[in-house]
Amino acid sequence: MATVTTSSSPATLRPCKQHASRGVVQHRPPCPLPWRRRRPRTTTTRTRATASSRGRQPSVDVDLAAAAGEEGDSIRRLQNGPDVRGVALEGEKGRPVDLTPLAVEVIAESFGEWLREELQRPEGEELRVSAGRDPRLSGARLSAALFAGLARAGCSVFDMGLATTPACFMSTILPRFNYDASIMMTASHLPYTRNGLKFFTKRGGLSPGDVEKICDRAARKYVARKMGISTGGGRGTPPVVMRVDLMSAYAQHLRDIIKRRVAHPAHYDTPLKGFSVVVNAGNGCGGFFTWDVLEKLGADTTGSLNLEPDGRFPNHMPNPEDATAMSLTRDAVLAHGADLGIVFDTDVDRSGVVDAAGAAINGDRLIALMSAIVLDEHPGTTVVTDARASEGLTRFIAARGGHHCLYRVGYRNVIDKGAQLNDDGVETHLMMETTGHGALKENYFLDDGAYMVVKIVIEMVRMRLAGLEGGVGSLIRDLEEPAESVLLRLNILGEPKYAKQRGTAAVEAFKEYIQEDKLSGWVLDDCGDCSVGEGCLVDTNDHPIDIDAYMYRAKLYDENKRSVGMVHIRQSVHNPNIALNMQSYVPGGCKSMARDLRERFLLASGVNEFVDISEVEKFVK
Ligand SMILES: O=P(O)(O)OC[C@H]1O[C@H](O)[C@H](O)[C@@H](O)[C@@H]1O
Repeated sequence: MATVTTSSSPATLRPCKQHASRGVVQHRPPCPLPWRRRRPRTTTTRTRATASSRGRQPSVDVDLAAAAGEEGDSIRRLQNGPDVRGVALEGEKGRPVDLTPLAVEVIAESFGEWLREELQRPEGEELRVSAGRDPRLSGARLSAALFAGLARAGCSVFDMGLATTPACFMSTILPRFNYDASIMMTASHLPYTRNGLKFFTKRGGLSPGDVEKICDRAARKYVARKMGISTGGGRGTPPVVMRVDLMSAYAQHLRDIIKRRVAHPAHYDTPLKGFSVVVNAGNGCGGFFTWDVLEKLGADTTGSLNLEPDGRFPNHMPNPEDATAMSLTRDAVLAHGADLGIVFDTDVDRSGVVDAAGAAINGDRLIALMSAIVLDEHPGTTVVTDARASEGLTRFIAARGGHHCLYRVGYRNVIDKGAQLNDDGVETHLMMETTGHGALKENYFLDDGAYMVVKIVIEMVRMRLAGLEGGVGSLIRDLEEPAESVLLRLNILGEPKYAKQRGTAAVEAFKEYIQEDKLSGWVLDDCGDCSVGEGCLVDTNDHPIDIDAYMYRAKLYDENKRSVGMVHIRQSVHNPNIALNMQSYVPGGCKSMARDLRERFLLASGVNEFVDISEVEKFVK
C-alpha cells in the first residue's frame, strides 16, 4: 500500500514501482549491504613518522592496519550516523569511557584534514573552524582536546563557548563570522555521562559517509598515537584559540526574522508585546531564547523554567519527547495563563510546544502543526517524515493538499530525502522526524529547534492580528491520532561489538517472516518512490541514499481484513537494542500485535535467543 498521499497533483511523486501481493513484496535487485559498501578495514596503510616526531623517534614504517584491530574499531564505533557519540564520564554500568580526550583530538584533527581536502585549500592556507558546546561536565576537558586536534590540522580555532547546534551551523553563514566549518560538542538528550560531536560546513551537516571517513582516519591516528608515532600535522605548538560571542549575533538574527515576518503595524520592534510565553530549557543551551529573543521582542516569560545551564540535568532530560519535560511545561503554561510553552532539547536542534490550553504538541502533532503552517505558505508541498508517523498525519497533510513521504528514521535520512526530492524537482519544504528534529528548505535544510519555534511564534502573532481565536493549537484540531501508541525496547544480548550484526539479523528475520508468509495478516508497507527492500524504504530512484540502519514498517489486518495497527521495527541508533514502535487504531490493538509478534515471530524464529524479549513479555501480560 502506498503511503504517499497524492490528493491534488499526483504527478509530483513517482508511483510505487513495487506492489505487495499476499503480504509479499517483490524485490528489486538487492542494493549492497552496508558492510559491503564499506572500505575494507584490513587494508594495509603505511604511515611514516612525521617530521615532528623524528627528533624523538626513529623514522619507522608502521603497519597500522595490523595494529588497528580492536583499538581502531573503538574509534570507529563512536560514529552514530552523522554524529560522533560516546561515553565521556564514568557512571554507566557496563559502559566504559570511550570518548576520551585522545579520541576527540584525533577525530578533530581528522576532521580538519578532511575539510582541507574538501575545500581544496593548500597546506598553510588558513582554515577557520568554530566550536560550541553544551553544558555537560566533560565539555571543558574534551574541548581542550578538540582545539588541540584542530590546531594540529592547521585550523584557526574560534571558541564560542556555550552555544546551540543550529547556532554553530549559522556561524558558517552569518557575515561577521563566516567560518569555514563548525563543530558542536553535545550528546543531545542522552545521559550526562555521554558526549559527542556534530560537524558542519557551509553546506550543512556532514553525511554519515563523511563522518565514517573521518572516524576511519582518526582510528589510524589513534593507533599510531598510542604507539607513540605522530601522524598528520603534528605541529607540536599549543593551539591559538580565539573566544568569540556568537550567541548574541545569532539571537539578533532570530529576532530580526520575527520582526520582519510579523511586521507588526503598531509596534514593529516589539511584536510579542501582550504575549506570555513559557520556556523550559531543561538546563541545556536553550535559555538564551528567553532573555535574548522573546523578552527583547516584548514577551512576558514569567514562569519559564530550567533556564540555567547545568551539565548534570538535575530536573529532567532536556527533550521534547520527555513526559516530565512536557508535563512541567504544561503546568507552567496553565499556572501563568501563557499563550505558548516551548520545550527545547539540550542543544536546541529539537523542540516541542504546549498550546494555551495545556496540550502537548510534540511528535506527530508538531509535524502536523508545522505542516499546516508550511502548506499555507507553499500549497501542495511534500512533507518528509520518518516512517513512525501515523496514518492520521498522512491524512492531515493530504487534507491540506500536501504530500506525505515516509522515510527512514534518523534526522539525516529524513533531511537528505527532502533534499533529494527537491533535486529531483519535487518541491519539498518541510522535513521532520517524530523526535522533533525539523528542517525547512527556507532555513538551509538544517534541523533547527529554534527556527521551528520562530515559525510557530510568528504564526501565533499573525493569528491574533487576524482576529483568529484558539491559538496555534487550533490548527491541528482535526489531526486523527491512533487509539494507542507504544514503544518497546528489546535489548540485544551478548558482546556489544556484535550488537549491530545481531540487530540486523533480527530485523531482517522479521521482514523474511512476512515475505515467506509465516506471519499471515502482516503486510510490509512501502511509500512513494521508496519501497521495502533491503533495509526498509529503499529508494527506487537512480541515486539511492545509503542505508545506515535496518528497519521495516508493517501493518496487521484481522481476519475480516480490518486494519488493526502497524509496527515499526529497527535497531536503535545509540544503544544495543531494537526499538519496536506500535500504533493501533483499536483499543487493545497494541497488546494483540505484541502477542502475535511474540508467539509467531520472536519465539518461533529463535530471535529470542539473542534478543531479550522481556519487555514484550511484560507488556502482553
Ligand atoms: O535509536 P534511538 O536510540 O531511538 O535514537 C534515534 C534518534 O537518535 C538521535 O537522537 C537522532 O538524532 C534521531 O534522528 C534519531 O531518531
